[in-house]
Amino acid sequence: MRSRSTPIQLLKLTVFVLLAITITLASLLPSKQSFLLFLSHHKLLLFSLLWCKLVALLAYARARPLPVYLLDFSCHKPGPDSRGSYEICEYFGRRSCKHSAESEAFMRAIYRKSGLGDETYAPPFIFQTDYKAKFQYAIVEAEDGMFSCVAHLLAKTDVDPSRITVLVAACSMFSPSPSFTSMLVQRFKLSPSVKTFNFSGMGCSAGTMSFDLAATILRRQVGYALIVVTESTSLNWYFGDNRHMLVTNCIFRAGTAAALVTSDPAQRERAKMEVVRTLRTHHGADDAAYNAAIQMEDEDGHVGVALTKDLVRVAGVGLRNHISRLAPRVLPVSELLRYVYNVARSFLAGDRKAVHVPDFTTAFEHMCIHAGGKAVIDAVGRLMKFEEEVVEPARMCLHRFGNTSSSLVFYELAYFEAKGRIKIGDRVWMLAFGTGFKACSVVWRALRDSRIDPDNPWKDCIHRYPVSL
Ligand SMILES: CC(C)(COP(=O)(O)OP(=O)(O)OC[C@H]1O[C@@H](n2cnc3c(N)ncnc32)[C@H](O)[C@@H]1OP(=O)(O)O)[C@@H](O)C(=O)NCCC(=O)NCCSC(=O)CC(=O)O
Repeated sequence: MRSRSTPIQLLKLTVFVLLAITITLASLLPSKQSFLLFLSHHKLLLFSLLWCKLVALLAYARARPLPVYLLDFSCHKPGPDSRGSYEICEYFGRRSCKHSAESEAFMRAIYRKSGLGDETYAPPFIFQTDYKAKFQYAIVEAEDGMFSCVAHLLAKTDVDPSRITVLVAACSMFSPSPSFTSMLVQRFKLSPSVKTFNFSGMGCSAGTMSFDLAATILRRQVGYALIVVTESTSLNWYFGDNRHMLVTNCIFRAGTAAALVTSDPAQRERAKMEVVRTLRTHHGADDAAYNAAIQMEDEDGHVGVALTKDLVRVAGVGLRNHISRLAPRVLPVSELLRYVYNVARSFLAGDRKAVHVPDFTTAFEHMCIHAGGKAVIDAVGRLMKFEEEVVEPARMCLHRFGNTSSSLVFYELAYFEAKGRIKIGDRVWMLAFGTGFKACSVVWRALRDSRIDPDNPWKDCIHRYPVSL
């Protein structure tokens, strides 16, 4: 902050001094001519002030935040032999003999109501015969996803790995040593000067948060940031009978995405979108929010991620708080005025309970809403008063890929691209929630019309979507 605020303060100071001197002299001296005469007699003062202003202007121009672009992204699509259909998951549950008959019935019921289709992807250990979630399977799951989508991304952007200055890797539930960033540096032979950041335990908002971090760094210096977002379902499959943890087994699935963002102005022509703004809010000070989704041991010592029934309410409260901060920064003035007018009218009519929500479709043409579960999508749609078509991509993503955690918003962006819906100038809102409880937004502006890339994960099924649920 310091490097940016100093030139701005200097600039303000010189402008203020110049203005003050001009006003004082103009009021003291009898005429315009005598004012000009005075200036011509005090050239040194005039030039030194103008010089200060010029220096401050130059320093400000240098410190001004750089635009940050999304050059491209890639989503991993596992092979057909990784398909995690209901039948496969149920068969796996039975073979493992780790769940009671009631738990099996519960999982069946949840699965049927979950909004997941039959084509999501399961982690590799599900297809083994020893029924054990081993470390090596978690590594295979991570490597498969990360290496394949980074390779696709580098190939399609034609960016040499040596140009990458920042690497952010995010995986909430698995944090091996050496870290994911080290695995990526090793595999793609990244430069020794690359700055690496490894997010773990940050939940499903880690993907959007990675953009926030990368953009914060790139706004200050020209560079390239590689963002890799994955989740480890292998070591987090729950083998017990706690219902809150069984829900996790039913909705989380394998998925990974990678994105390349840059502040290199030469890449603007090729870039897909530009970052308009990012916003992170953390609601963990509240006990209910903190405990809504939490990794823990059950009474028999089995570790799992418990999703409480309170999570949907917590997400609603968090979202309300989040949008109250986002709204003034993104909504058009007309919508803000309309919102203030409606609130004031209800207040004056004595209706204190009326809930007004600004119309965010006036700020964004497309929304990638974290599809954390059917009930989460329902809650966001209800709270934001969205038409069904606004939440359609989230529902379709949940149906096709399941909850892949923080990479979900990328799969959703790929859905928009596959449908060719994004046009140049359109604004896209990525909104994700994560354990903690956190909410994170990234607002983009499209720099070109979208098209379906050869590695788009929807490529061979988009004609079937949207499906009716
Ligand atoms: C689980 C659901 C698909 C169930 O669908 P429905 O709501 O239509 O079904 P329902 O209400 O009839 O519930 C069916 C049965 O499941 C039980 N049930 C529902 N949710 C439960 C939960 N979290 N824990 C324990 N039991 C639960 C109900 O009591 C009921 O039991 P009975 O029949 O005995 O009465 C849905 O509620 C849902 O999508 N929930 C949100 C999932 C979630 O938390 N996603 C966020 C993931 S975290 C995330 O994305 C962020 C991150 O990780 O960082």
